[in-house]
Amino acid sequence: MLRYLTAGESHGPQLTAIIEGIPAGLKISEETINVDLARRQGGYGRGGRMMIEKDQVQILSGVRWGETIGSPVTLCVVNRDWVNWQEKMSPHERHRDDKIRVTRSRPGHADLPGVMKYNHRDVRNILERSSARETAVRVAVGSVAKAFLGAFDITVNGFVVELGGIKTERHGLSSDRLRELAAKSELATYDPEAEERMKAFIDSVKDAGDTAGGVVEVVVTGAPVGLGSHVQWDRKLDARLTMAVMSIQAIKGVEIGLGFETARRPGSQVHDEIYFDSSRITHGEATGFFRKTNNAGGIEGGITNGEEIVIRAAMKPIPTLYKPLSSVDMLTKEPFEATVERSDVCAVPAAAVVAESVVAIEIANAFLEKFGGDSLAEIQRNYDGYLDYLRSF
Ligand SMILES: Cc1cc2nc3c(=O)[nH]c(=O)nc-3n(C[C@H](O)[C@H](O)[C@H](O)COP(=O)(O)O)c2cc1C
Ligand SMILES: C=C(O[C@@H]1CC(C(=O)O)=C[C@@H](OP(=O)(O)O)[C@H]1O)C(=O)O
Repeated sequence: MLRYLTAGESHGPQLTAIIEGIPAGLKISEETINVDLARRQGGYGRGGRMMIEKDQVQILSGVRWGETIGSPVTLCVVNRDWVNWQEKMSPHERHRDDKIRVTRSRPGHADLPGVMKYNHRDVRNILERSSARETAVRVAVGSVAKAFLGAFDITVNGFVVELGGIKTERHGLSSDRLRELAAKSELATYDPEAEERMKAFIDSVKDAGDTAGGVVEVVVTGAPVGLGSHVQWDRKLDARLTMAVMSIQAIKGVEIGLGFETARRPGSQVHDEIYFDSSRITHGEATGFFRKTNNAGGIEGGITNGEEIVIRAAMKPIPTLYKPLSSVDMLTKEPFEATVERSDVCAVPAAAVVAESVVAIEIANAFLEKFGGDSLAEIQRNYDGYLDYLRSF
């Protein structure tokens, strides 16, 4: 089983993750993880903070000479901005300064429910942890998960599929092409021309002092039939994936395959009919069973069916905008207009990278549950045995 926790505040010294359950013998490097960190940061539409940060991971445990050794893997991403916040974010009581308390809650943030729940009189005690800065280290964890999945030829790629009313569709792109398109750091879509129009839309929203949301899509290729299970609610892979994606800051809707569209169509136009062709096995497929459509998005009954897994998520517009929104001061109860000095205008491209990461973590977890072992070699033996069995099914 794979499990992980993250810790760290947005303007604290660093973000940390401890991952448990990564088998021994997996090659990982800081350089590879840094490529994903840069993709998340480079997303078009991000604000001033990204000028300050240049995220670099440090591997602090669980890896020796480029390979995992089976013990927990600790990853850390330092906050460069920390130098400007050392006293404001200090753990020491001597630095307490009530004059710098934040008492104005921003609509659309965890600020007001957070202070009420935790009995705080300083919104900073909430906003520091609710910030999507935390996603930097989740992307680092996802990068390790992708390295693990890559050893079994499973790829996970995230894209922006809708922004400002501009939509892009996949139209049968190969997994190699998907990887190539997803690697773009500014904005990864299925269609470079749409990308330019999306960027122009982000620019126009910025000029208007407003913010934008959008839809991201994650595609998993190469996952075998049989990950997840129908037998218990918390073992259903669709449920686990949607929870992981919904946990990303500002994600407000998640769907798998046709998702909400299934509710609008008759059954004959939803369910993917089943076919069999034994020659597929001689051509290198794991099974002769196949579908001509993939409306289910690769999961039926909480179990992967061997088709590509497709998950989409809706991101709301960034809640902090230059155009002020009305709010009320927590202490004086006076109304005020929430203004901002620095914020992202649109973080949908970054969210595509984060979604890719959390999906990779869940797929890696389900894979380990089914084929689990303590070393990569042991898992490979288990997987090969399963593939042999599938071919004869
Ligand atoms: C990559 C990323 C960057 C974000 N940047 C900002 C930002 O600059 N300003 C902001 O107000 N919200 C930003 N958000 C969204 C907030 O973190 C989020 O809306 C807030 O924590 C409330 O959580 P909820 O929207 O999930 O309810 C960002 C989200 C993501 C995923
Ligand atoms: C720091 C990151 O994103 C931050 C997410 C965020 C929020 O409220 O979620 C608010 C902004 O932070 P700040 O107020 O410090 O400028 C973003 O920059 C990051 O993604 O690395």
